Amino acid sequence: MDVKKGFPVVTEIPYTAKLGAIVPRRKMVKSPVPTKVDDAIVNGWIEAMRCSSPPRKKKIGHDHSPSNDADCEFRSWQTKCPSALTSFDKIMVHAEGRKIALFLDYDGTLSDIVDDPDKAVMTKKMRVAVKDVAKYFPTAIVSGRSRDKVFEFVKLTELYYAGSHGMDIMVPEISSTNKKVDNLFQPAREFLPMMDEVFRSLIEITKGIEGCKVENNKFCCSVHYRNVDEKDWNLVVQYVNNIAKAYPKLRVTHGRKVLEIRPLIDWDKGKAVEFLLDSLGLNNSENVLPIYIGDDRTDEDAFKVLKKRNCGHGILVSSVPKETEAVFSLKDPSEVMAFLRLLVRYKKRQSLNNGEN
Ligand SMILES: O=P(O)(O)OC[C@H]1O[C@H](O[C@H]2O[C@H](CO)[C@@H](O)[C@H](O)[C@H]2O)[C@H](O)[C@@H](O)[C@@H]1O
Repeated sequence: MDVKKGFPVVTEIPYTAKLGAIVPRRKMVKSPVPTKVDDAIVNGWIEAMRCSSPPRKKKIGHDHSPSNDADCEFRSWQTKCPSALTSFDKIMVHAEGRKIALFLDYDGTLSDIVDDPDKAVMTKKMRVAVKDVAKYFPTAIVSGRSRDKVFEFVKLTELYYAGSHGMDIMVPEISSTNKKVDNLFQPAREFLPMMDEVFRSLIEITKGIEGCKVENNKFCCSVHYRNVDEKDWNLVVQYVNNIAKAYPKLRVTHGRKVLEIRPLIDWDKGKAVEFLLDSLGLNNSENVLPIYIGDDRTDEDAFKVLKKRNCGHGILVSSVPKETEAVFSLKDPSEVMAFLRLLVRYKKRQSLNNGEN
């Protein structure tokens, strides 16, 4: 084991090495040996992984074909979680006399889910839609990606950004000398060296698994298994579990074909939304209506917060029925764009009616 700048780095890990023996760890930390609890964790995770990011719908067949059955199921689910497009007027009734604050997740919400996370670009049309909506409503991006990376995709300076699942928030402020200053909020700042260490270990440990990709999201390491053969998923899970065991101050969460290791702190996208509402002076539920749009499990924390505060609406982006705390749904990013455009049209009409320019 190499020790650079005080952090252990795993140099050679044979792919066939015994799982319990290959955990990269700080010196003096005992090597975790797989236990029955590990087996249960691994099996539970693999089950969850099979359900994550369900396969695209098959579009063949007549009555009772898989596509029709899936459509029926979806329509029935929509009675519980109606489309935000068809419910738009209802949503606007709630917005009457209140300022809308918009929170947008990135992957799967503003960009389509693609095989290569580095290629999840946003279309120009979507960028225009987000830019337009941000002219009328305070708009924040709340993403699992690092703040820098999500900004590289979105490229709009007029928005607020919360990266690493809300653990890296930038709120621009106007200083007493009338200058715009960037205010950073990073509740897991002290974890940075540890996250860096974990990232390097994950890269090393997974390099023999074809298709596995480890992404450094600053306060979160994402291990993508979208392109990993299902027969190798248990390896991904065991490696990630072993690392998590060696770092009790970190925890593992699941996303769409991704396992993520992040600090075990009481902070998530929901807390980030509350923080942004407070920081932007938008915490009065009497006159503010927050709307959060997201597609992933991590977005559920934000939906829960809005539900608990009994203010605002969670909108789940999904083309299949899912358990959710959201109250409305949109099928995919193209419907998200349509919703953003409706918001702009609504605001323009309202301004016209009020005789504003
Ligand atoms: O909170 P988000 O903005 O939705 O970020 C969540 C994760 O999104 C990205 O991964 C997901 O999208 C990829 C591109 O479409 C896809 O290949 C991957 O399977 C999905 O999990 C991103 O790469 C992760 O770092 C984010 O945590």
